[in-house]
Parts: sequence; structure tokens; C-alpha cells
Amino acid sequence: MNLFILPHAARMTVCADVDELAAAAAQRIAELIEDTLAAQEVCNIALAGGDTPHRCYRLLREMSLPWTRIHFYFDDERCLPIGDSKRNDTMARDSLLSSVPAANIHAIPAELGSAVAAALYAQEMASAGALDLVLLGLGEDGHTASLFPGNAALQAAGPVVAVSGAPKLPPERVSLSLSALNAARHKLFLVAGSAKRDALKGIAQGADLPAARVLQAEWYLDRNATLGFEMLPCE
Ligand SMILES: O=C1O[C@H](COP(=O)(O)O)[C@@H](O)[C@H](O)[C@H]1O
Repeated sequence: MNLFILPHAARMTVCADVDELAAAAAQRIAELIEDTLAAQEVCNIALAGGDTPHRCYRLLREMSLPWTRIHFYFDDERCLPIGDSKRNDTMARDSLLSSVPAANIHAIPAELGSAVAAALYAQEMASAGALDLVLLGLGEDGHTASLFPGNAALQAAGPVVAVSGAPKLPPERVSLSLSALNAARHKLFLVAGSAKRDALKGIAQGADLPAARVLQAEWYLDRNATLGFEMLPCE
């Protein structure tokens, strides 16, 4: 059995399966929202897309939280028409945001194309102030948000970046930059399934993958993502 730790992680939780992961992450997100709202009027969260967060969002939706004081942003969006089933905001509206006031949902206008959408969303992020919490996924190739290995978007200086040439469809996307992700007060990765194993192992072995560049994150993993190696807690 190989033993690994995740470099630069703030905390790591390995769950038995994806359902346990969804429940543990939903609990932690609720706790961070409550802590944040005890100290300030609103809590700003950026949501991940992808398959893994879906179950967690459904659990979170059932929780008794002060929804009118939570504002939802997005880590990234695919440049597809509004309502397309592959858009991250479509998934989030279906699984989490059905009862959230429209004014609290800050979608990326990716239907306008990546350059225009990135510029508009940079203005929106500037007026939002700091992100309190960013939820993140891990792609099979080590991408997070829409920051892919070797893509020019990784070097972006501003808070929001237009992405072209993404290896996962669609190639045109909009993403928060690495600096914007790292500036968030709390970062939570949700990683489930054996398809993520190689990327996770790569990060543990020091590979320079986009997800590895998000520092001091809390990682929620399931057993399938870590099968064949043992993750050691980082504390
Ligand atoms: O393309 C994307 O992929 C990542 C990972 O998604 P998953 O389905 O493999 O969990 C996701 O975090 C990102 O928001 C999404 O646009």
C-alpha cells in the first residue's frame, strides 16, 4: 500500500462512498455558511459544476439556511445557450437554487461568448467583494474550474478568464482564475470515483496540475478515488 499526503491541503476527509462524501461536504458547507453569517451580513459562494457536487447540492437544498443572505457565483461556465443541460448553472438551478431569490444567483453570461462574458463577470466579481467559499471539482486530467493543464488561462492575471481550446467539451469556457480561487476564504474540493484516482495520485506526488495550485483547500474524497493507495491526514 502506497501512502500519500496532499501537499498544501488544509484538511482531508476520506468518505466510504459518494453518498457519504455528499453528506459530509453538505454539513461542512452549512457550517461555513453559518460561521460566515455570524460575522457578516451575506455569504458569497462560488459553485463548481460537474457530476460530483450534484448530490451534495441536493442535500444542501433541504437544509434550513438563511437563503436570502447567501449569494451564489460560479467557478466556471461552458459557452452554451442559457438553459443548456451541460451548463453548470443549469445543473445548479435544478439541484440547489430552485428556492433562492433570483437576485442572489450570479450566473456567468457565457452565452455571450467567452471574451465578453469574462469581462462582464470580472465587473460582477469586483462588486461582490471577497468570496467566502469556493466549491471545486477535480477533472480526470487534473483540471479544476475550467483551468486545464497547459492552457494559457492558467497564467491569467485578472479574476476571470476567457478559456479557449479546453480539451473537455465545449472548448470555449469562462473561469475564475487561479488567483481568484486562491483568494477565497475557504476552498472545498469534492472528488469521487475511480476516474479521479490518477489525477489525485499525481497531485499527491507533486505533479504541477491546475488543481494542485489551489492552496490550503479542504479535500473531500471517496474511497474509489483513493483505491490502491492510502491518503494520510495532513494535520
Ligand atoms: O468541466 C468541469 O469539470 C470539473 C470537474 O467535474 P466532474 O464532473 O469531473 O466532477 C468541474 O469542477 C467544473 O466546474 C466543470 O466545468
